[in-house]
Amino acid sequence: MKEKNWLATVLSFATECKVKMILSVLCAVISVGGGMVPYIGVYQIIILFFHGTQTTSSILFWGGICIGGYMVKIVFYGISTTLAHVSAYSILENMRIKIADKLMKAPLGTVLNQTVGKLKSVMVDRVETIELPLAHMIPEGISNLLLPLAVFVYIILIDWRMALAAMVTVPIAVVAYGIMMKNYNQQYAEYMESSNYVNSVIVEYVEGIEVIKAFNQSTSSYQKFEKAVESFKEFTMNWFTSTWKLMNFGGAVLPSTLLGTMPIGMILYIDGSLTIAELTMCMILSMGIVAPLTSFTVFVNDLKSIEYAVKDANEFLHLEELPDKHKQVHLEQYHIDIQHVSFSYDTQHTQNVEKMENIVLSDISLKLKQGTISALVGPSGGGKSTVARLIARFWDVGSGAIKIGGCNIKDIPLSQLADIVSFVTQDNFLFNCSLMENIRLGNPMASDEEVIEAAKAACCDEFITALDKGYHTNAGEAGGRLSGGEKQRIAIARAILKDSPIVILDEATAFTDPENEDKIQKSIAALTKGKTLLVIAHRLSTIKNAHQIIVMEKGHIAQTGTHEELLGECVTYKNMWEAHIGAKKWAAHSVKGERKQYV
Ligand SMILES: Nc1ncnc2c1ncn2[C@@H]1O[C@H](COP(=O)(O)OP(=O)(O)OP(=O)(O)O)[C@@H](O)[C@H]1O
Repeated sequence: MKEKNWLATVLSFATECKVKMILSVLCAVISVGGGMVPYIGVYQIIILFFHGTQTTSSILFWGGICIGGYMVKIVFYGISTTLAHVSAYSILENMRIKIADKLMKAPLGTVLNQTVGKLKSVMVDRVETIELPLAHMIPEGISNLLLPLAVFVYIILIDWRMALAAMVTVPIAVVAYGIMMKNYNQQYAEYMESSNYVNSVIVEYVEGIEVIKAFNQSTSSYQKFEKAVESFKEFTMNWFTSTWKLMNFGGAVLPSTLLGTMPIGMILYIDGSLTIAELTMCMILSMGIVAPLTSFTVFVNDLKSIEYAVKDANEFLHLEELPDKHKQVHLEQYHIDIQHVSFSYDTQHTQNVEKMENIVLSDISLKLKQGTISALVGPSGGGKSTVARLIARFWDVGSGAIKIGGCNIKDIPLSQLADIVSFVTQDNFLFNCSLMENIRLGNPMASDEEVIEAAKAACCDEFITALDKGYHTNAGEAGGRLSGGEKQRIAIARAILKDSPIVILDEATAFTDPENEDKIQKSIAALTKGKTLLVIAHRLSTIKNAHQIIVMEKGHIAQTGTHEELLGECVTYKNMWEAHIGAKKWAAHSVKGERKQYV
């Protein structure tokens, strides 16, 4: 899809506030008109004085006109600014909502591949940079452009030669600004690159502070941070010093319109073609003509910052959405059929296996019967998590199909699929609300009693009630005090409450330590009773009794069978089992007591 230019993108978010924007422009124009009135009034007063016909009433009259005009200027400028701000914030709001909406509709995997720092930077900071210029461009931009134009026309009406004389400094300033702006686009691009780099280093430094401290890397990490900040400062200083002479020269010369109007005006006056009133007025007007243009140059920078912010936002605005269906599917069975699935993260749109690059899954076929337990095991990087993610449709399969109850998951609406499948991983995110609400996320309609029931089943009740505010403890406050295993059990309680017919546990027992393993096993048993369960586990003892164990290696299924069958037939599994038992015996020296398996 061809990307829209930045202005079209911004305007596409302005549909709701179009009328306000038009009114803002109109008010800005009226304000400029009002701003012209004092000039006319002053001119009339000058004429009165030079003709010797001034009277108190005529001066008061024109003085009143000047004040009236000025009031119109101020009032309409205020209205224009207010409308422009309202419009700018509405554009910002629409943009953020659209990005959030895209993140919901894009393949989850694509979203998870983005760093939090980048998402935050685009949705909060970059989008915010649009507001200021957008809100000020209409009222100030129009005033700064139209007012000098109107004044220029007014001088032409008095004497066109004086109008040209007022412009004498413009070509000089244009040359100075032209030289200054010669490499502007390239410099701005480098500035943005440098700014993005320093941002990413700062985010990395803050996000990774735990690892930095744990590995005593504070000195080297701080140096990297310091270097990035330093080089950004150097870049901006160099850019500034390379332009400030020309910028100041242009800024000084441009408003010095008297350089032209004074000598030319004198000649014309001596010549008799200009009256003293006209000469005085032209000089006053010419002084006000160029200053607004100077401030207009600031908008060049602002326009660039909008262009870059929109460019960054576009990256998310154009994320490809997962095709979704809206008609609910009636499913009677919840068995899973994986049929000849091949997949590559790098070439997700290719259905032709031969054209796929870096294939992660190659022609995988599997049947997970309803109400049974299947376990995926195998060496790291073999593709186990990828299979699980494809069932939950984090991504779409490359070739082949995944069916639930005989229906291709592409034909099941994403929201229905999310209801059918519970996906529990080791990343157990807790939202910044009470633990009660965190568990209720599994089923927003659940009563407090049902939430507590689920928490009890997941063996959470004991540690939650021990907290000062119990279930009403904020997860943010509690987060620091909860162990990995406790957070895991909260995630399991959520899934219990959700009560979906298919449960996928991806390394969900990774945080299990000998002391709470028993509790986690119990909570998982409660979660998975009678469900179609797929478990990915490195701890083979926990999946020993699964109905089928699938050994995956390098994107292929090496062997499928029960624990006993695989021990006899599959070398990889046998080796893994022996390694696991060895590790377990070693661990058993430190922890006594029997451990249960959840299958
Ligand atoms: N988001 C991703 N983008 C690109 N490649 C990925 C992504 N996630 C995984 N991979 C790659 O896909 C391959 C399979 O990864 P996957 O996580 O499915 O393996 P796994 O068997 O679950 O490994 P582990 O047991 O270590 O979790 C690996 O080579 C991995 O580098």
